[in-house]
Amino acid sequence: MREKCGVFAAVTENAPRKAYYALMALQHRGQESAGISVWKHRIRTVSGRGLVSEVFRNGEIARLRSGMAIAHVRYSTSGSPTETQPLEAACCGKTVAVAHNGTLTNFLPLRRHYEGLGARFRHSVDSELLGISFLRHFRETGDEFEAMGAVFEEVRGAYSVAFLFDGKILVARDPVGFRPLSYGRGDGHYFASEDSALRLFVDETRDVRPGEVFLLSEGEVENRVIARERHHHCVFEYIYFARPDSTIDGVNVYLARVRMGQELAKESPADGDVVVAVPDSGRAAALGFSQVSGIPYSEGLIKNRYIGRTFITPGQFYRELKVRLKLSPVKEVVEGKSVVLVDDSIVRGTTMRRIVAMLRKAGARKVHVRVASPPIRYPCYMGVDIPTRHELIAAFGGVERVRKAIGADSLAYLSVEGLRRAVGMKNLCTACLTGEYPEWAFKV
Ligand SMILES: O=P(O)(O)OC[C@H]1O[C@H](OP(=O)(O)OP(=O)(O)O)[C@H](O)[C@@H]1O
Ligand SMILES: NC(=O)CC[C@H](N)C(=O)O
Ligand code: SF4
Ligand SMILES: [Mg+2]
Repeated sequence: MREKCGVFAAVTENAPRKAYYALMALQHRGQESAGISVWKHRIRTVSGRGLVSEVFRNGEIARLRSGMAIAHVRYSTSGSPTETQPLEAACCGKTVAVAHNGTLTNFLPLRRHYEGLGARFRHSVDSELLGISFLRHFRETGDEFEAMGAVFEEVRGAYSVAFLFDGKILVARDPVGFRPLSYGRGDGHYFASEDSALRLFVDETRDVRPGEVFLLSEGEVENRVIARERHHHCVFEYIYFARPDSTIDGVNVYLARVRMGQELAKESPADGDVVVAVPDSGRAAALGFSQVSGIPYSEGLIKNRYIGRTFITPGQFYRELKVRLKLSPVKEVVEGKSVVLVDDSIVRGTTMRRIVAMLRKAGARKVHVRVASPPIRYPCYMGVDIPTRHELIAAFGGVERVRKAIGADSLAYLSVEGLRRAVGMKNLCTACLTGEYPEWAFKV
């Protein structure tokens, strides 16, 4: 599973520079490209492929002076991975810059519909449709809130989105609230996919409500909830995607992960001498498992944090080498021990299979694998790039088949009920685990 995009918007002094720092805090959500758009009598965008530090390294920020900016880090889920955001959409004599996190489920039929009406799409990315639909409805209604209401009616799927146009910024979260989006007010108005990025600038933050729209111009802000649906927050934000120091829809990510580990220890105890986490994302759950089971937690695996995303891995030999370079066991911690190995999730099983073998080689007597989320069996259509079903190790066959494939002495996953208890929220999307997709995302 790959990261999802990060979105930022602000109306404040030095908005582009703040956007740059916010993008750094959101870098974990997308590493393919980064971009910032500002308003200076017209839209001006600087964007490029690579990490934030690679895209903005030649003083571009100093040249982008403005009191308003929207920004994006991208992990593509639609269209070409070489495109960048914010992207510009044009329709009805106007242009809007769009920064979007999510995926639109009815993109293709709607694109055809708009092309039939004479709209010209310049990008391959679904996000452009949000801009075209908004501009079209804005021309009809002359009111930004009404126009966004029409977008909510028309465009299905997941979208936390920021628009920049005509010296204004509009920020909206889809009526179901799949993707996170936070708002903070201080010396200006700030929005970001995760509140951990906002806390660079403000102390108080809150979630943008599903179906809520903000309209900002210099000195003015107006917000309204204009659509209501049953909420379905993406449970994978809590399991794996978001930063542990983020709080999404009132639930802190780190604490939710600890509770996932605690629930897992209650449901599926293991006979072990030491609890070891798969770093980085498995740490909080391993701690929770240790707390409830009473088995001591130890750092038995060390992660090399300098392995970049551009690490090229042709052929099996180098792929194996990469895993060994990325993670290595602490022999003294695992030798002769029955190890309870905890990770947040198993997707293809590549990581787990190699780690189990690695621990055995380092002298572990037994390896009991405990996974702090249920098996991933179904694709996501709401913005998370889950491999095709035949690549998902748990998609077909039961837990025993997975245990054999990864070579563990025992294997257990957290139940869907245990996961819900751990997050402590009723309205969660769990479609990739259960195959039950939220209706709104597909209703046309
Ligand atoms: O079954 P697989 O296809 O191998 O993928 C699953 C692994 O990938 C993720 O971690 P990742 O390596 O992205 O690193 P992180 O935990 O440090 O974020 C996840 O936490 C699992 O460890
Ligand atoms: N990861 C995302 O949220 C992707 C946003 C958009 N669908 C794109 O492909 O650029
Ligand atoms: S299907 Fe899974 S990854 Fe996709 S939105 Fe739902 S919970 Fe998140
Ligand atoms: Mg991991």
